[in-house]
Amino acid sequence: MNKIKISAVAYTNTKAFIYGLEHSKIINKIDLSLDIPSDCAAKVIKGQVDIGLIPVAAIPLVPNATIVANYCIGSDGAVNSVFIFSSVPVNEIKTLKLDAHSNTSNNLAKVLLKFFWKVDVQFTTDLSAETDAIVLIGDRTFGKKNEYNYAYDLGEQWKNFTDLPFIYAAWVANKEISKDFIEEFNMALQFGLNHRKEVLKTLTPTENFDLTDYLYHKLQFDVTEDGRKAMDLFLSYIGKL
Ligand SMILES: C=C(O[C@@H]1C=C(C(=O)O)C=C[C@H]1O)C(=O)O
Repeated sequence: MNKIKISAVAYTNTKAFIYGLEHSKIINKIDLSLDIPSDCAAKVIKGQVDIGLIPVAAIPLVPNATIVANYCIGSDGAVNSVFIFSSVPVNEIKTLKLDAHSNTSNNLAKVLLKFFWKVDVQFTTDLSAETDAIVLIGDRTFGKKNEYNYAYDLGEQWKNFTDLPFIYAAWVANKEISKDFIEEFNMALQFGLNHRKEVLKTLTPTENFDLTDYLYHKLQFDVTEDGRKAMDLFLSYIGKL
């Protein structure tokens, strides 16, 4: 049988999912690669893999995109790993460097700056550019909040803006996947979430960052009705950028 190719995010936010896949029989039916989020998206878009945990901002670019799991990377308010770090207050930001790992959070920053904070900002992807602020996501943000004058948690700010939770990444397929596989896949992901205690034991403690709080409270893993509503709203704002 051909294995289903899967690309998942290589960050701590996905460790419980990986644990679940690796501790279930489904591991024998899949080819699993761990990538930065923007590469997960590129692999699903190009058809190099069948399923990916991809940034929701990239979903419109995936041919025949279907969300195949009831689980995601989301938050209801602060997420503690998606930030605008800035040297000036948000209303004074003139230039901002985007994060090359990200699709969703770069767009979330743009949406919030334009429609919530209503500031006109120039964006760059040039790594050597000196800017007032940067977008940074994932493990590279852990414990870094105090290193900047201002840290805006984008999950928290989205909630202030819309009163909705937010979904950063979802499991998306680019082709039809059998019902049986989807069922087994969901069970493996749920198994991982149920074993977050074990997952935490495998993680290296990070200074100034509460991994337990992150995996149990900040991250929300269920695709809820409000989460879907937020996803649609977010994609419609991207269309208006
Ligand atoms: C919460 C996070 O969600 C992520 C943010 C993504 C993005 O900005 O494109 C993509 C996948 C997720 O890993 C995070 O990485 O900190």
